[in-house]
This record gives sequence, structure tokens and C-alpha cells, in this order.
Amino acid sequence: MTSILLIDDERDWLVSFRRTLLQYDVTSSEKIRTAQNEDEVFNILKQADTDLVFLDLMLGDISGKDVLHRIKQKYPRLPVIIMTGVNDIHMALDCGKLGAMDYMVKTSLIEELISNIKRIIKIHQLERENNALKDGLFSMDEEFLVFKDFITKSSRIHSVFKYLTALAVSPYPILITGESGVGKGVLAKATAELSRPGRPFVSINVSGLDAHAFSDTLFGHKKGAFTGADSSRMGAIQQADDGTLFLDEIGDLPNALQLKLLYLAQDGEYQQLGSDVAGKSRARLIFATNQNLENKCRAGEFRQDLYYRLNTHFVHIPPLRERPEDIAVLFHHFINQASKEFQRSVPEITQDALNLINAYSFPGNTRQLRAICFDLLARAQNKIQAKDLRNYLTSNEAKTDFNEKQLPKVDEVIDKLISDAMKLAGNNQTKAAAMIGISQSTLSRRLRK
Ligand SMILES: Nc1ncnc2c1ncn2[C@@H]1O[C@H](COP(=O)(O)OP(=O)(O)OP(=O)(O)O)[C@@H](O)[C@H]1O
Repeated sequence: MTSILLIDDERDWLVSFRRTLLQYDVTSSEKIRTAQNEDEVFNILKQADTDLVFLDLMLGDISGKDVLHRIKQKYPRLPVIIMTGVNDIHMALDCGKLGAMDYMVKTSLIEELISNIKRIIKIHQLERENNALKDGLFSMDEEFLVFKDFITKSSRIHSVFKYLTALAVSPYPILITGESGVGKGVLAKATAELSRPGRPFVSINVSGLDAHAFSDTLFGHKKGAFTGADSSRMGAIQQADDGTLFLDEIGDLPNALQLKLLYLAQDGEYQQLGSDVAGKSRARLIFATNQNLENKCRAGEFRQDLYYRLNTHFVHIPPLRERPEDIAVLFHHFINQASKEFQRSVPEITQDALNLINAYSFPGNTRQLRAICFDLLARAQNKIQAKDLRNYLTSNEAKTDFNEKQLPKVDEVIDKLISDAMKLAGNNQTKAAAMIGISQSTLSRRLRK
């Protein structure tokens, strides 16, 4: 049943429209909510799932157009139908530009109105189903829309989204940690959009930069600052302006540069090469590393004071193997993305292939999964089966419980492989045999041993 929000400052109209919707079976009673002012509107949208909004063009002193604008800003995908007493084509066009799905006149014939509403609900339902299937976005909260490029259905990551949303207003730096390829960059970009929307986002990978390159890249230089400095150069801090500066791989910085980072993180201060005056950064700072900074501090390789400073706001992205619920979602997402890019139809993915991909540990995390999907698609297949994946997943990176110091016997490895394949294939011998590339009779013989 469709959840509907009716917005009008006239209580009588809300009551009568509600009655009409129920009379014509548009939805059930508990699925209809009403709001008479803007505060109520946003409270309801925040608290309850809403599929469709009917909005009157006058809400007391406030224009319905302004409310429409604010709803669409916060919930861009939510369909809003304008209900009004006046049939005004210019107004209808204006509302369309602001994102209204339709414009209905309250005095229209009731049957016509209801059949229009039912048609819109149907279209919207189909669209939602389609989007969920296509994007693998599943039940991502509209409030997390800014994180739409970080595909996930992991509740751990949803908690990270919540935390980052709460941090949006804080002026302090954010530290994002996680193994290489988990999506720290994607998350940093979304966080930047949340905290400094529409402002510049400058991303610098600082690993491997020597002291000069580090200062020059970040702080820039004045003309004549050093031999060969024929003109001034704007540093990343200036380019970021009042937006966001994202510094990746800060765990690799040598001690002297860590000190410069400390001044920057602490007071926003920096020194442009060739300038006597300290500059002041206005940018929001986001740092990332795939290293364990606490261990580095203990080993004396990372400044404790800088670590404490960076740790004020800290999020960790777990590796893909610790959020297995994301593997299939991401697999479908990247296969769809690659199909679009290569202008190919989306291939069928067999259950065996999914079983195999789900059982893999992905040491290169999401980056590795993405690369596999794009390469698979480039090889122009219209069906992805377990055998197509084996080449990508059979290296020593595959999940194993074996310990280097106690290498198992070949027979033990085969037995483990067969038992894992049987588990993944739900004890179906034909499937298990296909997954590991042996005949069913060989597998069956081996099982009888
Ligand atoms: N959850 C995700 N949804 C969609 N794409 C993702 C996701 N996580 C990562 N990616 C993609 O994987 C690739 C690697 O992501 P990213 O560069 O953000 O990882 P990282 O953690 O910053 O890695 P590194 O530590 O090596 O810099 C990118 O192509 C990115 O778009």
C-alpha cells in the first residue's frame, strides 16, 4: 500500500480528501498522513516512509512552491503532486520546473482525479522497483542520498553514514581509515558534499611526496621562491578555498611533514613557499589512511599529537570480506555499470557464479571487485558463470584457513576445496563439481573415499 502525505493548511479539505482516497481504495487508512504546516511536513518525512505527497500551493503565509523546493532539495526522488484551487498553466509549468510530478486542480471531476492519482502511483511503483533492481540501492534511506555512490546494504556502513551526517557541521578534521580499495575516497567526496555543498573538493594523495613536493602541492609558492619558480603557484589549500581538502595516505608521511600537517589540522595554518606570512586555510579537512596509525604511533613512526588531533572525528570502513552482504550488491552494480559503459545488454549471472564471488575474500576490496566486473564485461559474455570467474579468484588470495607454517598435504587441500564447494552449492554435486572445474563423477568418487 502506498504511503501518502497530504499537505494543506485547511483541515476540512484534508479530512474530505482523505475520505475520498479511502473511498476509492487508493490506499489504506494508516498509510495516509496529514500536515498543516512546514514543520509537520518535515517531521513526518523524517519519521515515516512516504511514497507520494499531495501539496497545496498555499500553506498559510508560506508559498507551496517554496515548500516544494525544500522538499525536492531534501528528498529529490519523492514524487510531489501539486493540488490547487486555481487552474493556472504558468504556475503548473513553474512547479514542473521545481520537480513536481503533476499538477491537479481540486475542482476536477473526482473520477478523473482518482484515475490520475492511481496512474501516478502505478508509475512511481514501477520506477521504484526498477531503480532498486537496477542500482542495487535497496532500501537506502533518502536521507543518505548524498552517499548514493557508496553502494552498500551493510548496517555498519549505514551507521558510518549517520555519523558522518552528524559531523557535517563540525569544523574539525575527519579521519577515514580502512584497507586499500574499500571506498575511502568515495566516502570522503560524499562527506565533502554534505559539509560544504557545492564548494570545491580537492583530493591529494600525499604518499611518495618529498618535502618540497608536499609543500609546493599543498601550500603553493610565490614567484621566485626557488630556482625555477618563474611564476606563483596556487596550492591545494587555496584551490580548496572554503570547500574540502582531502589528503589521502597520510600514514606514509615522514615526521617533518607530519609536523606541517599538525599545524594545518590544528589551526588551519600553513606557510606558502617564499612567503613570510602564515596563511590560514578555510577548507574542511578530511584525511585517509590504510595504515594502523595507533600501531605507527607505538612504533614511533607517527606523531602522537597529530594522531590525537586527527582522531577527533574518526570513521573506519570495514573490508569487503567483513561485510559479505555487500558483495553481491556491488557485483550487480558494477556489472550494470560496465554494461552501460560498454553499451552491452546486462548479462545473466548464474547462481554458481554468485556463490563463488560471495565466498571470495577480496584482498583488494571493492576496487578489485570493480576491476573484475569491468574485465568480465570487456570479454563480451552474455552469461556470467562460475567458470568465467575462476581465473580471477583462484590465486593465493582465495579464502583459506591454511597457515603458512603448516602447509597442508595436497589431499587435504582437495578435500577442503570439495567440502567448501559442496557447502556453497547447497550439497548439489553437479553444481559443486562445475564450480571447481571437475566432473561430477570425479567429485562423487572423491566424496566416497
Ligand atoms: N561502496 C562502493 N560503491 C561503489 N563503488 C565503490 C565503493 N567502494 C569503492 N568503490 C570503487 O572502488 C574504487 C576504489 O575506491 P577508493 O579509491 O575510494 O578506495 P580507497 O579506500 O580510497 O583506496 P586507497 O586506500 O587505495 O586510496 C573506486 O573505483 C570506487 O569508485
